[in-house]
This record gives sequence, structure tokens and C-alpha cells, in this order.
Amino acid sequence: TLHIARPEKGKTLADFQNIYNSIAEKMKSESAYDDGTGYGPVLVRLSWHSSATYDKNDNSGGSYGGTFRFKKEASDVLSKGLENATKFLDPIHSEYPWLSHGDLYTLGGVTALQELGGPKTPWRPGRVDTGPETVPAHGRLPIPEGNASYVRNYYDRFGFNDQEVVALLGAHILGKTHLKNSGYDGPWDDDTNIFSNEFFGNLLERKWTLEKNAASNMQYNAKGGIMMLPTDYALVQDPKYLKYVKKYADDQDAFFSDFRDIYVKLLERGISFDDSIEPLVFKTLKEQLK
Ligand code: HEM
Ligand SMILES: CCOC(=O)c1cnc2ccccc2c1N
Repeated sequence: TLHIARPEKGKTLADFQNIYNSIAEKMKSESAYDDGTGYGPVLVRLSWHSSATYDKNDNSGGSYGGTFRFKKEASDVLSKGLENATKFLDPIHSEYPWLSHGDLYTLGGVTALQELGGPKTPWRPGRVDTGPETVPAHGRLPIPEGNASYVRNYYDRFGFNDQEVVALLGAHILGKTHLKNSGYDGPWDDDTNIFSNEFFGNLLERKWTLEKNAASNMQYNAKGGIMMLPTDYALVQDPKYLKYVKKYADDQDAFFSDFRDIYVKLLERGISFDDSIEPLVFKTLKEQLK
């Protein structure tokens, strides 16, 4: 499958900054969502799920076709909860109907990441919506019960190495699990809407107990209501992953720049961008205050 980027005609940085600002303002005005977590984390998760169907073996799936807009894809049980993110973005799509869904879902994640204090993340437009026949079959999303070899094998489908996998999973500093969505519970810690390298410090410094949760799923719990999925905890069970967990726990800047790089790589996986398509770097709302 060939995915050639074709940027929306005549649109400039200013046009896309307007969309960034619409999303960021809406995040601010709807900050009470999910007990005050806000929409940032679920928007980042949507950008990941819309890219997570990629398969390097035939270059199928990924963010290009915006196929998450189809119920066939969005109904995957492992995507439960993301209807909150697509509903949040529907009015943005109505306001900017010229923006493809692939560009909308990825720009939503980049906007959220930057507004939650994450790294400045270059973004390129040009994803083109494809039809329902291009929706990949369910079964391409990861399951939370996996161990380290499951995680390594899963990301091999993207061509990501151990360092990239550990950096990418650092996104789990954001947001929560919800029993009604995934059958996992917590964290009950309040600042899950600030991007940092703390996920790694949690893994290394806390005393973790493997427990059955209210949905009878096994998860790792620590004092203070923080938790880890089995796939999170795998990063300290595997010596090759553990090396990078320590690196990022000790070095915030290294985490921020490595996360930025692998997040961009994820959102653009499988897409051919012409060199004439300049990566755009958006200003945060705070940076635009007069
Ligand atoms: C081994 C791979 C992964 C697994 C098994 C996994 C699994 C999960 C699960 C079970 C949840 C809870 C959903 C809910 O109950 O609402 C979740 C939430 C989340 N995931 Fe992941 N995830 C993975 C990788 C990623 C990646 C690569 C990113 C982003 C780059 C990401 C971003 C998020 C975010 C931001 C949330 C919080 C969403 C919210 O607060 O509503 N995840 N993930
Ligand atoms: C307060 C620090 O939160 C964490 O260490 C943490 C760990 N795993 C997660 C897995 C899925 C979603 C959110 C997660 C999360 N917020």
C-alpha cells in the first residue's frame, strides 16, 4: 500500500495554528471532563490508536486514511473510551471540513501533548481519507496483559527498537484506565494531565504489588493509588528495556526529545512526505498570549 502525503491546497502554518487553537481552547473550556483530567490524555490516546494499525509487512494501516472515523474500526473493544475523543473532535471537523480525518486525529494528539507541557512536536499535513474497504481487521491493537516479549514482538510490526518502545510507552504518564473501558483501574493520582518523565520514576521507585482488580484483571498497584498495566511493568522486568527506563528516569530532557522523535515516527509511519512539505511547529496557547 502506498500512502503519498498530499497537503490540503493552499493551507499555511497560520491555518493549522487556527485549528490547534480551536482544539486547545476547547480543551480549556471542557477541563472538567473525566473528573478533571480533561481531554488531553484521551486525545493523545486517539492519535496513537489511529496510528496503531500499521503493519510494516505490507505498509497497511496507520494514520494516513483516517479510518478510525468508521465504526468498523472504532468499535474495536480495545478502543473503548475513544468515542469521547472522536465526539470532542467532531465540531472541529465541522469547523474545518477541508482537514482530512488522519490529519485531524494526529493534530489532536500533538495539540494535547503540547498543551499538557509535552515537547514541541513537528507535524506534517497531507494524510488523505481512504474508504471503508481500507479499514484493517481488528486484532492489530495491543493487549494490556502482555509480557516483555509480547511488547517487543508487537512493536516489531512497526520496526521500532527497544529504546523507541520504552520512550513511546512513557505516554502512560498521562490519563487513566477506566474499569468500564478496559477493565483496569486507576491511577487515582490527580496530576495525570501533566506530561513528564515520572512514569519511569514510578516504575523504578515504587513498591509494586500484583493484584486482581474489581474486573478480575491482574494489575500492579503501589501506595498512593498509582498503578501499572502488565505491559507497563514489563519494561522493568526485561533487562534490555530496563536500561532505557533508568535513562529516562534520570534524564527528563533525553525523554522529552526521544519521545518527540518516536511519537512523530508513529504518527507518520507508512506515509511518504515530499521534502517540500515543511514540518510545522505550533505555538502553545500560553506562548500566544499578548
Ligand atoms: C503496549 C502498548 C499499549 C497498551 C497495551 C496500552 C493500553 C492502554 C489501556 C488499557 C488504557 C486504559 C484505557 C481506558 O481504560 O480508558 C490506556 C490508556 C492510555 N494510553 Fe495506552 N497502551 C499502549 C500504548 C500506548 C501508546 C504508545 C500511547 C501514546 C503514545 C498510549 C497512550 C495512552 C493514553 C494517553 C491513555 C490515557 C487515556 C485516558 O486517560 O482516557 N498508550 N492504554
Ligand atoms: C500517576 C502516574 O500514572 C502512571 O504511572 C500510569 C501508568 N500506567 C498507565 C496506563 C494506562 C493509562 C494511564 C497510566 C498511568 N497514568
